[in-house]
Amino acid sequence: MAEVLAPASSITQPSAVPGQDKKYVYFHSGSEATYREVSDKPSSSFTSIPTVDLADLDSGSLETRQWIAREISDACSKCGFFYIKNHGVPEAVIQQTFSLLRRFFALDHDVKMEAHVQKNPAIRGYEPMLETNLDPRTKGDIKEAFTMGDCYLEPEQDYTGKTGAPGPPPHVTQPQNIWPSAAPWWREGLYAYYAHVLPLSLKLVRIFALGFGLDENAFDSMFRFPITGMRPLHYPPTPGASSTEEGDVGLGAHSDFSWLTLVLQDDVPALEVLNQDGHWVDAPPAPGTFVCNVGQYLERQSNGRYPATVHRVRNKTGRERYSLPFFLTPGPEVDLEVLPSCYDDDDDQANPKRYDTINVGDLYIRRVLPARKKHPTSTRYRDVPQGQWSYSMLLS
Ligand SMILES: O=C(O)CCC(=O)C(=O)O
Ligand SMILES: [Fe+2]
Repeated sequence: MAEVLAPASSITQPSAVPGQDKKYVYFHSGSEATYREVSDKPSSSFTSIPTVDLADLDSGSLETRQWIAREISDACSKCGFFYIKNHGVPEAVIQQTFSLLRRFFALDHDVKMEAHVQKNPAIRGYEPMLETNLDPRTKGDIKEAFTMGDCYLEPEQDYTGKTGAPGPPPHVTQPQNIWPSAAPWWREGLYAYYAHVLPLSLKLVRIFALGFGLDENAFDSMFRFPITGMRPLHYPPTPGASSTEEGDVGLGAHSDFSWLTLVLQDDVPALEVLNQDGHWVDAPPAPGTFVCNVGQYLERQSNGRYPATVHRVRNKTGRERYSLPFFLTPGPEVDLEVLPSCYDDDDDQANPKRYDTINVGDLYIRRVLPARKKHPTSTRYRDVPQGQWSYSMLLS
């Protein structure tokens, strides 16, 4: 999921490095603000985002599925981003979902605030305009959002059916999601979309396994009951977005704190992706597609072969923009290891292993709480050393 709200003072200033005449872009990745130099030469990195056709995703031919896997693997290595088309989510479902988003964000402020993110320990719910600030040089992210995700208790998600567990984990005392009572159609409508996007993302997990030269089901156990986040977004027009790098921003530059993200965007262009040379590349809407991108967990598992590419949203169009990212992350119980095929074990250290094995839930809590310093779950555990934090802090 998008993060992280480091204070402006934590940004490494360009003056701290040689070449002060150079241009830099700033972004958040991991839990720190950092920067990248902008090359003034024509870009040698990607300048557009490839599209992968999933029409044959369910083909009975392993070779055909491996072909798709190779295309995705190439796109992830080069860009960390790709579009998918012919993904199987019906157009009617997508149109209904955008109508739902417009209807929800048009509700009275008070109705939405009943489900404010501060009222839920798992940091789910409604976030009004300017509540996050991914780029601390700006006044805040000019967007409103609502987050829901995996939940052990909500019947729509069938935790026991999917996992075979006799019941939810004993320490779970309340649903991880929060919903506005005056709009029952919101929960219903979001779950109608969730029922399509979650299975699609799990099919992609299998294709990714193939892309690493593994059995198709090699990652299945990581995603038995994954951490998910679905985050409808509304970006009003921000005419000040075009003037300077530091102008208004819908969502400041960041890399995603997920394994894989699938974004449904409406027809208003605003998403921009940072290439290796520090140039912003547009990711405009393309009818019938999702934009997919690698998140920090997959970057780690692939030893950096697939980068969690930095991106941002600037709505310069004069129109309202709606989008719907879906974030997929392995289950919190999973220990995430770098894939052996992604590093060399020999002595020359040309491609060494860059990351230790880490528990998914441990990394999650260490990223999420510092990003939400004012949230009640963060303040509640303010005096507990980070080494003692656990994922279960989000659950009760
Ligand atoms: O709105 C979009 O197109 C992208 C949103 C995004 O990057 C995020 O929520 O992490
Ligand atoms: Fe993102």
